[in-house]
Amino acid sequence: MATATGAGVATVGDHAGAGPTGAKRRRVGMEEYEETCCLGEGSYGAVFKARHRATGQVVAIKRVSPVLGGPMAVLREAAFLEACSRDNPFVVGFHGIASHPGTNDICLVMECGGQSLNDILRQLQRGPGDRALALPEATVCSIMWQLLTGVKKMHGRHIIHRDIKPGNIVLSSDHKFVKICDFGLAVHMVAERPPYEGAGTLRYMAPEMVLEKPDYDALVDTWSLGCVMAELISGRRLFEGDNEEDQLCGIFDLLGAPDETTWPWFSSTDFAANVMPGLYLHRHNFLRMQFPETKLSNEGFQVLSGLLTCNPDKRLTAAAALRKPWFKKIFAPETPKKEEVASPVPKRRRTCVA
Ligand SMILES: Nc1ncnc2c1ncn2[C@@H]1O[C@H](COP(=O)(O)OP(=O)(O)OP(=O)(O)O)[C@@H](O)[C@H]1O
Repeated sequence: MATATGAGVATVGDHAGAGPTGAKRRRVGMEEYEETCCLGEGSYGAVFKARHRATGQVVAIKRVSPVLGGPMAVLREAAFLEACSRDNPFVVGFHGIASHPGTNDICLVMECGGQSLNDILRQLQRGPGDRALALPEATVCSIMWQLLTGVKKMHGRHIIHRDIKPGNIVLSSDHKFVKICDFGLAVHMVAERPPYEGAGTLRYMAPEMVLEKPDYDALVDTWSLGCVMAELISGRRLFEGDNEEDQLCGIFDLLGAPDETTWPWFSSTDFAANVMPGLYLHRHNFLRMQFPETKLSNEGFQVLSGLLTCNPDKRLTAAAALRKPWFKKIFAPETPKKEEVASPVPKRRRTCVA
């Protein structure tokens, strides 16, 4: 269990070893930081901006009450963040874990990003009849290249994020890059075998996860990236389901209901056998009508439709999406220089462990 020492310095006791990712966790002393403002609130706690007193380095600290999330959940998230952010400029950097003096909240210290894509999209929100782009196609292409590159690396380490959405993507502090955050629902596909439970945010959830397929895989993340891409282009959320059935109807209304040839596994589901016969669902895919050439080039649409494919066996992987001509036609953006990637904690912080 995580405990605070008299000096407010964290010890992480039994859980300080390797997590499901094999990553070792760093411990930091919370008294070294001064919290400045709240960056956002999630279901398990709040994320604060803080400044390292000695170096001035600005960080983000996710504080979770042991009552709400439990120390194991935060330690697990920390292990995934550490594993995924290593050599990955498109994931927020990991600095360490600590317990908060006084409250005993568990703290995850990480690189501080700027606004989330959700904040930016809400600022750009347009009226229902407006057909203009929310963001220029070149900007969407650059953001998607960064996200797919970050996710490809993550998947190469056998980790699925399971909650990719605009609220979990933040700008880097210099506003040049985007970075994925919130690894609270991540899973390691080798260390943790299926069956997997459904996890994440319904409106960005892949149809196989909504249908409770127990052995879903990393393709659930590329579906979510398709939803993010659609939202960046139109400024509006693509699917707005209020419950599982509603969400599936929204997906099939837009992309056409699957059949035996397009998605064989689907016909074995309870939804296909018992729910679908009572609904009117067409088979036609209307995605191009929603994203006509005035909004998105053919090359861009190839990526969007490849990510938003109901059958995961036919969906684009992150690596395959990156090979599409869209990313060659519209420049491949520069990657951050080494010094722009989150710097690790100053070495002396390691000595703060009680
Ligand atoms: N490293 C960071 N830099 C800047 N902002 C961040 C950072 N991490 C998280 N945030 C902001 O704080 C918000 C809440 O954080 P987070 O998503 O990790 O909490 P959560 O409890 O897991 O939330 P949720 O229930 O939405 O999944 C995010 O939506 C994001 O806007």
